[in-house]
Amino acid sequence: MALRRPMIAGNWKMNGSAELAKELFKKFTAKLENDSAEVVLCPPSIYIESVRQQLEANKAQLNGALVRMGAQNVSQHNFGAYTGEISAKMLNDAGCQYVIVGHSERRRMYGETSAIVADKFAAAQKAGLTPILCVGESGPAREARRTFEVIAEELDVVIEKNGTLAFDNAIIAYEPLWAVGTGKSATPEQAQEVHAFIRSRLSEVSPFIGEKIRILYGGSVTPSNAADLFSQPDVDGGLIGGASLNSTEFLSLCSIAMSS
Ligand SMILES: O=C(CO)COP(=O)(O)O
Repeated sequence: MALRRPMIAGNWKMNGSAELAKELFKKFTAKLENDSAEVVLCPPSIYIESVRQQLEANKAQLNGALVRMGAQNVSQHNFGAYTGEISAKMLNDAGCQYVIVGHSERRRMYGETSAIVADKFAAAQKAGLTPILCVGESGPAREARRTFEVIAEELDVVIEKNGTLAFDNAIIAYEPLWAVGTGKSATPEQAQEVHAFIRSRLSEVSPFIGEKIRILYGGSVTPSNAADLFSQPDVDGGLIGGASLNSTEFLSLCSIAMSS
């Protein structure tokens, strides 16, 4: 077993259906044969309950595979007059263990600042969820050699609010904006360089957490580039968008993570 158990998280975004979950589980039960990687499904909130029910119904046939539920977003507030929002406790009640916070699509299209993301991270943990914190630079920022600066800023705001020790119960996903949904993945070397930077930043305060935290790569991961990405020393699996909607591809990514 690797030092850190690899994780494959499927972020369906605003895609998929209850049927997709059925198809996935049909393939999972035939092929997911061990617990050497953790698999997280993050469907749209409205499907969390039905996907979780299918997970329960198929548990006996999953051969020990670790499949868990996650959500794509959470409110930073505990309860109240926030129309359309879902609290961390509600996600926990619905059977989620994980929640994505700070995805670039939410930062960019819904005005989520790093300060809001830090609050969401805190709200998730308070309700017993593990946040999957997304960070990543834009194409122009990379061209201007500002990658580390952007990542450090996004991380530091969360660290300042929550403390480094909060990362004992968190996952980080490095998702360069120029690679998300573009078909142009980061190279394994580019991913490794940023993952090592993130790990060293956390290690400065806590070598234990730096060593332990799982850092996923996200951005145009497919079965054809996953093995090279996941075999990098600081890449602990992937946060998968498009390929999580194809049950054959997603299962294949799970198998690659299990053997990485
Ligand atoms: O945004 C992503 C996962 O959160 C990545 O999306 P793609 O895998 O479609 O590039």
